[in-house]
Amino acid sequence: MRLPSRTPRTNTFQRKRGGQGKKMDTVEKDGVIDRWVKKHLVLYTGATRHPFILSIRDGTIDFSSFKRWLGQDYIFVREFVPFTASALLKASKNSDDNSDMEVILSGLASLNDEISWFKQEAANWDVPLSDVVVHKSNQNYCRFLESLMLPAVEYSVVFTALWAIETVYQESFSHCLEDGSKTPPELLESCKRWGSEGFGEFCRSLKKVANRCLEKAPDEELKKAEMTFLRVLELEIEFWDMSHGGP
Ligand SMILES: Cc1ncc(CO)c(N)n1
Repeated sequence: MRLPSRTPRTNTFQRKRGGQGKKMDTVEKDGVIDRWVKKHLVLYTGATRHPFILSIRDGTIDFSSFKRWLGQDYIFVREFVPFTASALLKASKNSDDNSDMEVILSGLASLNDEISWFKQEAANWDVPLSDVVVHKSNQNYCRFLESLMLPAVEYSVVFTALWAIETVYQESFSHCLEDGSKTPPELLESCKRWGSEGFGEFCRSLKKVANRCLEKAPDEELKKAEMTFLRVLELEIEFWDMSHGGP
């Protein structure tokens, strides 16, 4: 999703740790999401610091991997649109906060730009989007998105997935823009799409909504949302593996 200006990533998780233990009133209480990120940090780091991303950041990436990612991600994003629309539908029915709808709507608007961007970028890299063969990992991920679109899937679960899906990209691509990274100039535009501060802000809005819903969720729903978070991380890792040319 498009957003201007690149700013080094600030990670709330790190920020909080640094400030802990002093004045109690300045210590933010972790929300459910932060607690899960800490609890599942190995898997989370696996998704946000994958070798594919590290190879962009250190400049060693093979452009054929990037092109594979580009073609596959275009397919994924086309499936992500109806998924986001299903979240919008649930927000309009279930949400007790009107601003949820606006958060999702801004996500949908960016997806509109994103699809045009993919088409342009694919043309620049000579990746024919009309005959991309959908890879197994991508199929699995798209099927998972479909399962989350069912009306019975709770709003908190959907929002947890939405937050996780966007945040993995934000954390990954912002890492390629930090000082000291050697990202090839040809890939900077792609990294800025998800790695920019503006997209980071969007992810923080998603996180706030997810936390608010999860605070009120009954135990069983909370368990489902946590499993969904973990499944997203696994699917993201498999998506990077596929792009990187792995299993
Ligand atoms: C696989 C994947 N995960 C997350 C995003 C973020 O939109 C994306 N474009 N593709």
